Amino acid sequence: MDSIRIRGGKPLSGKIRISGAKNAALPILCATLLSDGESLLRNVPALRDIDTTSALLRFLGRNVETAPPLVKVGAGDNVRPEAPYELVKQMRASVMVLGPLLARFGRAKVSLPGGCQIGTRPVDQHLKGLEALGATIRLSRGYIVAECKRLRGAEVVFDLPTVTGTENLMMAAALAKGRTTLVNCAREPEVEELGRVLNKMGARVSGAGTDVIHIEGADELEPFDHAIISDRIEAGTYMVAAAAAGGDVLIENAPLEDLEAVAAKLRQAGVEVGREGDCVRVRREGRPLRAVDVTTAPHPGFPTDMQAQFMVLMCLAQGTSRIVETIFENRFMHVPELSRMGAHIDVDGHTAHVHGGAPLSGATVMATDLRASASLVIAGLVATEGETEVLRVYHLDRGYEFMERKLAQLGADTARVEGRAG
Ligand SMILES: CC(=O)N[C@H]1[C@@H](OP(=O)(O)OP(=O)(O)OC[C@H]2O[C@@H](n3ccc(=O)[nH]c3=O)[C@H](O)[C@@H]2O)O[C@H](CO)[C@@H](O)[C@@H]1O
Ligand SMILES: C=C(OP(=O)(O)O)C(=O)O
Repeated sequence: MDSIRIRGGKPLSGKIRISGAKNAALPILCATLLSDGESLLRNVPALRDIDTTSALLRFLGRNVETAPPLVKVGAGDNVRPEAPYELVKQMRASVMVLGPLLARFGRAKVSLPGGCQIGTRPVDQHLKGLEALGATIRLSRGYIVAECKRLRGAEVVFDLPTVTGTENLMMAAALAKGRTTLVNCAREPEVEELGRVLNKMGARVSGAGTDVIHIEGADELEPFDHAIISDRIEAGTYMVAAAAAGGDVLIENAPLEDLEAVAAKLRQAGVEVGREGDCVRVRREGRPLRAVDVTTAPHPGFPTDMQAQFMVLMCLAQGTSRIVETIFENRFMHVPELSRMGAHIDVDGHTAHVHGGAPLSGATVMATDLRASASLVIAGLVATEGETEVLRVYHLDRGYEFMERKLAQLGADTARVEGRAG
C-alpha cells in the first residue's frame, strides 16, 4: 500500500489544472449500458474509481478501453446483467448500473452496496423509484434482484434529494415508455451533466440541475461522444489547500460557478478568491484567517465532500468555528487523526467545534475515506514541524488524480512512498 509523505510549512504558488469530475464520469460510464455501439468519454481522470467502473462494465460484458483521459465503451458479445459484491464493495457508485441494466435488459442483479466509512447510505430511494417505474424488486442474499417487462414512465417523488438515486432513475427513465417526472431531485452539477449526455443519446431530459426533472423515454438510445466537466470538489480542495498553506495559486479549469458556497466561506475567512477566465486565483499572503461556521447541505449549499478539507483550514483560524455535517452521520472520521497532529476539535453528534490557532505538527496518520485523506494531506502541508505520512492512500487515489504531483508542482514538498505497510 502506498503512502504520501509531506514536509510542511511551505506556501503554495504557481498553477495547476483540474481534472475531469469523478462524480460526473461514474454515472456517464454507467449510461453507456443504455446503448450499443461505441461511446467515447473524454477528459476522464485517471482514478481508481474509474478503473473499478471499467472492471465492472467489462464484467457485465462490455468492451472497455481505459486510457485516461479517453475511455471507449462498446458492446461486447454477451451481456451478464449482474454486478458482484467484490466490485460493488470497492465503490458504492456501482449501484448506478442497476437502472440502466434493468431498463435495457429487463433484469439486473446488483450487490447491495451496504454502508461505508461515512455512513449507512441506504439505497431505498433508488429502489422505490424503480418500483414506481414498474420494476419488481426483491432482496436476496445481499443482492438487489430486479425484473421488469418494459419500464413505464411515472411520477417519482424522492423523500430526500439523492445524487446517485436521481441519476439511477434518470438513466432508467431514459429507456422507459412514456414520460417520467422526478420530484425533489438532487441539483448537483453532475446530475445536470448526466442530463446533457442522455440528451446526446436521444432521450429528452429537461430540468436536470433543478429539483424537478422530466424525461421522455426513447425506444432506443445512441452511443455518444462527450467530454466530462471539471471536478468541482478537486478544485475546491486545492482552493482550501492554497488558503491553508498561504501563497498565490491559479487553478485552471475550476468551475467557480459550482463552488459559490465554498468560495463565500473562504472569503469570509479572509482569503482572496477571484475568477480569471476559466481559472480561479486563490491568494492569502500573510493575512490571518478568521473562524467561520459551516453547515453542509445539498447543492448549491456547502458540499459535504468539502467539509473535512475546510475543517483543516479552521484549525488555523483565530477563534472557534462550528462545523455541522447534515448529509452523512459519520463524516468526522478525520477528527481523531487531526487531533493527533495537534488540532483542538470537540465533536458533539453532527457538530464539530474547531478551536483554531494551535499549530499542527507532522505525524503518521491513517486515511479513512476519500475526503478525509485529502484533509490529512492539507494538514501535512501546514504542519510547522516534522514530517507527515498519510497511510492508506488508496482512498485518496479513488478521487484525486496525481495529488502529490500537483501539490509538488505548486512548490509543496510531497512524495508518494510506494509499498508502505499500513
Ligand atoms: C458518486 C457520487 O456522486 N457520490 C456523491 C453522492 O453520493 P450519494 O449519491 O451516495 O449520496 P446521496 O445524495 O444519495 O446521499 C444524500 C443523503 O441521502 C441519504 N439516502 C440516499 C439514498 C437513498 O436511497 N436513501 C437515503 O436515505 C444518504 O444516506 C444521505 O444521507 O452524493 C454525496 C452527497 O453530496 C457525495 O458525498 C458523494 O460524493
Ligand atoms: C463520498 C464520495 O464518493 P462515493 O459516493 O463514491 O463514496 C466522495 O466523492 O467524496
